[in-house]
Amino acid sequence: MVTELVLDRVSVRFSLPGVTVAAVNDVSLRVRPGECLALVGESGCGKTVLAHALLGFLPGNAQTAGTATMTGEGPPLDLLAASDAVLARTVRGRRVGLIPQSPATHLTPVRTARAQLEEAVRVHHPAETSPRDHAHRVAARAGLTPDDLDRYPHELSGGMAQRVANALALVGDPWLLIADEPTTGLDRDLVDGLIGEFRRMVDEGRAVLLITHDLAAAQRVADRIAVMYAGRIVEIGPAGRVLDAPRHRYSRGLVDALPDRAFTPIPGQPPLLTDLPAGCAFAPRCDQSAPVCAERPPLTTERPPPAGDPAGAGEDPVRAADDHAFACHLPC
Ligand SMILES: Nc1ncnc2c1ncn2[C@@H]1O[C@H](COP(=O)(O)OP(=O)(O)OP(=O)(O)O)[C@@H](O)[C@H]1O
Ligand code: NI
Repeated sequence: MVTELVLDRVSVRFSLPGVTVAAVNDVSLRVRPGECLALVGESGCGKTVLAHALLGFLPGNAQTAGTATMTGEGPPLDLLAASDAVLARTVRGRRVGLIPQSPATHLTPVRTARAQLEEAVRVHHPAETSPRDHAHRVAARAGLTPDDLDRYPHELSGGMAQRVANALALVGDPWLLIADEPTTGLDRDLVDGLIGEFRRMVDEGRAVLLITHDLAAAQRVADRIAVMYAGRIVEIGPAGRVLDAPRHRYSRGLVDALPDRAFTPIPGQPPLLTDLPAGCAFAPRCDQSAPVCAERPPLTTERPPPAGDPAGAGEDPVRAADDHAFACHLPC
């Protein structure tokens, strides 16, 4: 069975005293082998929460809905329903690796980078006769020298901690690498090196989910781009299509904000996730909004349904997301 991860109407809510935060809303998409999918959107739109949901890292006040089904080895596994024990034993670091956002806070403070990396080698490669050499090889791929590994987390700069986190995520050769803002604090050469790692993984038939608010970074490596706004995917499609001919007006705004394009930011602020409008959440910032935008636009594709498929991709959000799809009543 082909290895893939299918998110079908995934939502995440946080209960706080008196309010509910709707952080992720009805996200449907497929992560396919041999591709890098970039998830882009402004700060606070729900990218990290979605990544944490897939790895079972949500806090106790979170509730999820929908399914995130991983197929491949063994029977299909819904990552949202799996127990912590199953996720720890079979998923985290093995089938799904995470480069966490703000990596310094995820390193164990009392152990050197070397101790943490060599332990990860022992866990993921029990037959390895020289965990030390193996750790050096992975470290080199992330831009670290053997000397760097002798430091404790508090002795690492932000960029150095990022490299250690990147190395730790690469050790287990995960099928899917979720990289949450992995280039923070890295200079140009290291960004190039990391992008090379992502391409290598993808060329080997594995997958990368690159989370970034930086569309320019996505442009360099992504095969497909998903644009998130207020917890919802508002556009998804092949990178070239989304960048060169975006259909949603929020995607258009992100593209226009790129330094090599118009370099004009989108005016206004995203809505509060505790008080989302019933219709299009982008309408208050959209210069084309109309009365119809008070109704929620579904994620649809313009491509006609294949012959003999009366339901059509438009009826199935996962299949719509396989194509170039967008959620806008008045697309560009
Ligand atoms: N434990 C929690 N309880 C309540 N709300 C939370 C919790 N964790 C996250 N949120 C809220 O969920 C929303 C989405 O946060 P998230 O960290 O996923 O954003 P993001 O897209 O990753 O942003 P950034 O680009 O800044 O990393 C935010 O409004 C955040 O305040
Ligand atoms: Ni984040």
